[in-house]
Amino acid sequence: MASIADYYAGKNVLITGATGFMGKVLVEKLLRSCPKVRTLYLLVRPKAGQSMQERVSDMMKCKVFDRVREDNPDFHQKIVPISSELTQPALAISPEDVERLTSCVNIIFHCAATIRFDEPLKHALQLNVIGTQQLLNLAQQMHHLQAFIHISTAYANCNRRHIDEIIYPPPVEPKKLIDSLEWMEDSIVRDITPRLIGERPNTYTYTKALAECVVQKESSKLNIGIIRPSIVGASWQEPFPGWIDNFNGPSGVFIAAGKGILRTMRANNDAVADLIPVDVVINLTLAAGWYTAVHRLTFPPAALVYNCTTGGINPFHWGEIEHHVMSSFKRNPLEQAFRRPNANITSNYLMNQYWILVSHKFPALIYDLYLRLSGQKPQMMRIFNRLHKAIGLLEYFSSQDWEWNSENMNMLMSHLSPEDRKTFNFDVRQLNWPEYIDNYCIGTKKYVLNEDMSDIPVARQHLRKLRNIRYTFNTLLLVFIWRVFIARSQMARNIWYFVVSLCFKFLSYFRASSTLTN
Ligand SMILES: CCCCCCCCCCCCCCCCCC(=O)SCCNC(=O)CCNC(=O)[C@H](O)C(C)(C)COP(=O)(O)OP(=O)(O)OC[C@H]1O[C@@H](n2cnc3c(N)ncnc32)[C@H](O)[C@@H]1OP(=O)(O)O
Ligand SMILES: NC(=O)C1=CN([C@@H]2O[C@H](COP(=O)(O)OP(=O)(O)OC[C@H]3O[C@@H](n4cnc5c(N)ncnc54)[C@H](OP(=O)(O)O)[C@@H]3O)[C@@H](O)[C@H]2O)C=CC1
Repeated sequence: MASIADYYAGKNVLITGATGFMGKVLVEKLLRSCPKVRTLYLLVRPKAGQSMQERVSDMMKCKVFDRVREDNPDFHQKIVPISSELTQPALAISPEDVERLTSCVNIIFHCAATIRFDEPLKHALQLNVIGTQQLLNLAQQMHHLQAFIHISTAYANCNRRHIDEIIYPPPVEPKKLIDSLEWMEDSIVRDITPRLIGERPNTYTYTKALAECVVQKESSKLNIGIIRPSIVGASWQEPFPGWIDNFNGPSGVFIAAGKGILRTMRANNDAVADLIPVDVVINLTLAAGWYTAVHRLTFPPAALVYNCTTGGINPFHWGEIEHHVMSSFKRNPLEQAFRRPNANITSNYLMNQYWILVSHKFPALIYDLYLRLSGQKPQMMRIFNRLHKAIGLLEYFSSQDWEWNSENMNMLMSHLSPEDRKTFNFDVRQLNWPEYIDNYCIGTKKYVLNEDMSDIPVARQHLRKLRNIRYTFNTLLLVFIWRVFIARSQMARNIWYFVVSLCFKFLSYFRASSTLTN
């Protein structure tokens, strides 16, 4: 049987979401580990005043392509951008491009989605569900299509505690929902959204569940694989350890904690932190593409679902994450930290609110006062408000446990040759969590914040300065509070004299006993 790289040789691949976090790693891995792949067609939209060609050229300059660039400086010749807006009718692809794609594409990887947790339902539905349906319609016109791989999320069914590798009945028939929302005003949709999404925490997980259902409906006509990654984090090994380019999910939390801004967050210390490195997800995705195309053996045909998670295989917990993140940022501090990194997680709501007040709001107020007095614009309170909004949306995922069955991941691994298992490694049993988290934190510093590693001694010096400021501040505060008490209360004075006399007694006792022993 052909190896994975042999299978992709000479194939034309269509990718949506290639400019995103996972899309870039997918494009890079295909070019590097399947160098004989013929063409990668990337569906890209123009954005922020840039044409799609400009966006793709910029993307190819990205550091993540350094290794591919070394191996093959002309790798861009294999990339063909196609202008497409997934929320538009027929994906806004020109008739010439449709002709081209339908005549030659062999595999589709559908990564594009809105992953925002606060996306209005109509827009999330438009992109995640209707966009997927339109792509499936296009796929059906393709004469040589061998596999359609849809990237979903392990949290599509987060209303359940145990999640099997099956597609669960949708919360509502997608077509009915699309038809009814079409005529509704945005304000009405906003009002009924909580009722519609029910036990799910946001429109993202809700629309991803509906998208799976839309995909399943086409499984009698297409070879379909569905990948459900859990919380996708920085890369483990490839193209280099710790690569990450965004603030999504835990990355933003790690950075905020490393900068000393985030001090408290609601999370369960003992709950499994189901992080999965991005290169593991991409290796599994490429292997699933190969398997879906080569082994279409199920009858009746059904989409094969792969829960791509770590919790059941190599569990690690939020409490351990907290410990390793803090330790990593103390060894390799971020530049210009606001305070020394010292974040704690708690599952207690009241305790969290107390720490928010004491460790977030109070220092922010003092700092903003300082900025105001020195003629600058106050900004810390604004930053904290945004941070609270972001972590408020994430807490649902860090406060509870899920159990995913990942038999199909094991089954797929058993079908790989020893060579493919190395090249497309998704065996998370080998993942060393402390080392991974250390690289992850360094990755946020190098690739998200673009900080120089050679500046670490200066950053450490800055942390020492912050520690000294804290000691001085705490001492002054203590003295001040005590002075106020002593001045006002006879009882405080009595306690004070008692403690001081006790100290003297101890001192004189130790001095006497040390004189005797000498
Ligand atoms: C140390 C101990 C810690 C231990 C405990 C750690 C616990 C971590 C828990 C993580 C759980 C993650 C669960 C994810 C599960 C689902 C996975 C998926 O399927 S799907 C994948 C998961 N999907 C997601 O994760 C999407 C979640 N994100 C969102 O939905 C939105 O970004 C938003 C609503 C949070 C903010 O909206 P909005 O106010 O409109 O703001 P914009 O978006 O326009 O960004 C504004 C600025 O803020 C920046 N920034 C962004 N996020 C964060 C952050 N978290 N933080 C900080 N900063 C953040 C952003 O870069 C930007 O900077 P700039 O360009 O202005 O300089
Ligand atoms: N990141 C994570 O933790 C997880 C992600 N997933 C899934 O993985 C997939 C990829 O996620 P990730 O890479 O993190 O997401 P990103 O937000 O980084 O990337 C999303 C991609 O979708 C594209 N896109 C968005 N809207 C449109 C549109 N209207 N038309 C065309 N393209 C569009 C974006 O293009 P543009 O650059 O133009 O905005 C971008 O390329 C998603 O399906 C997500 O649900 C699943 C589990 C976890």
